Amino acid sequence: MIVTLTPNPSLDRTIELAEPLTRGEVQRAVGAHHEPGGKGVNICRALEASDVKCLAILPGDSDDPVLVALRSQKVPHLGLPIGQALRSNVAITEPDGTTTKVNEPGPALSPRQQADLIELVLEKAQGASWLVLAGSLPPGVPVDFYSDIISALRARYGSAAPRVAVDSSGAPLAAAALAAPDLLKPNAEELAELTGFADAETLESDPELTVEAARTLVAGGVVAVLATLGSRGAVLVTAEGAWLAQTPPMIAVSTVGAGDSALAGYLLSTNAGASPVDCLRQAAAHGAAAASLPGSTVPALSQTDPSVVTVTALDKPKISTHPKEDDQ
Ligand SMILES: O=P(O)(O)OC[C@@]1(O)O[C@H](CO)[C@@H](O)[C@@H]1O
Repeated sequence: MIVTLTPNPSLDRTIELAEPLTRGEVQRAVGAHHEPGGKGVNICRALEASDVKCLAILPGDSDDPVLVALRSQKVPHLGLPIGQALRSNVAITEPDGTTTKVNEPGPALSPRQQADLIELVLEKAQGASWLVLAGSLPPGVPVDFYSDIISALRARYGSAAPRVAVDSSGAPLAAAALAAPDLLKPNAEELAELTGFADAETLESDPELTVEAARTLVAGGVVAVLATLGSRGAVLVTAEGAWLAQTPPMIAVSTVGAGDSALAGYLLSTNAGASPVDCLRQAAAHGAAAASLPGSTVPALSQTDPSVVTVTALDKPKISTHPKEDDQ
């Protein structure tokens, strides 16, 4: 079982344009999608689509559109009633694959609601293989929310605590990185902000530099860093090595949730006992499959093709082109 916490879930609205977005103009959409969203919600949707047991924990009343949609999609979830509507985030996709996203701040959570959410997570995480702490924090929630959960989890369950993955941004990500999580999943922008190594564009185009940046996090106690680099693929850095995964060029349909799907691919592979290289390969395959689908649609394992992913060891010679080859 994998448990995810999404403190700031959303109803994701994706609007498809058949022409480039023009600021200040009225444009007609050719398509629209609504999905229950927020990073941990997407990860659970992707895991469940592949028959991997997951529980999505989130704030939200049972009649909120996000929870209604989760129920109708049969995604196992637990909502903590907050008496307020969840946010709605908008993505606009263009024919060349460009996605523009506007996210609301979300409803504030009171200290009581925060404490209840933490208790729910600690309770449900018992016996889980992974706890994923995902997304931004809503107003009123302190930046050390995630790092406090990691400490509380380890204090409560000791060596039996689930492994913890963090997929966030800004100050909450920086605080969580100091709590020695088992996995961090930044994109280039988040890694750039977290490490101050270079700007996002430079990191995306220079995997070696991405590795150097991620290594500073591993040196600080993070067990593994899975950095997603958009169309440039993904990089995995652990104390044992660093690898780059690349997928064949494609025009994305919508990149919303592609990073979440990549993380789901990585997690389901670790659950199946795969090697780090194969976990990375599956992460890249999941990310690419998600980008080929509209809105924040998540792929099932059967919709991904890890055989087309090229994995290269960045600190050793090239090790494998196809999953069947030995990639140790
Ligand atoms: O505002 P946050 O919490 O950082 O991100 C929220 C969000 O953009 O992340 C998901 C895609 O990763 C979407 O489902 C959702 O709208």
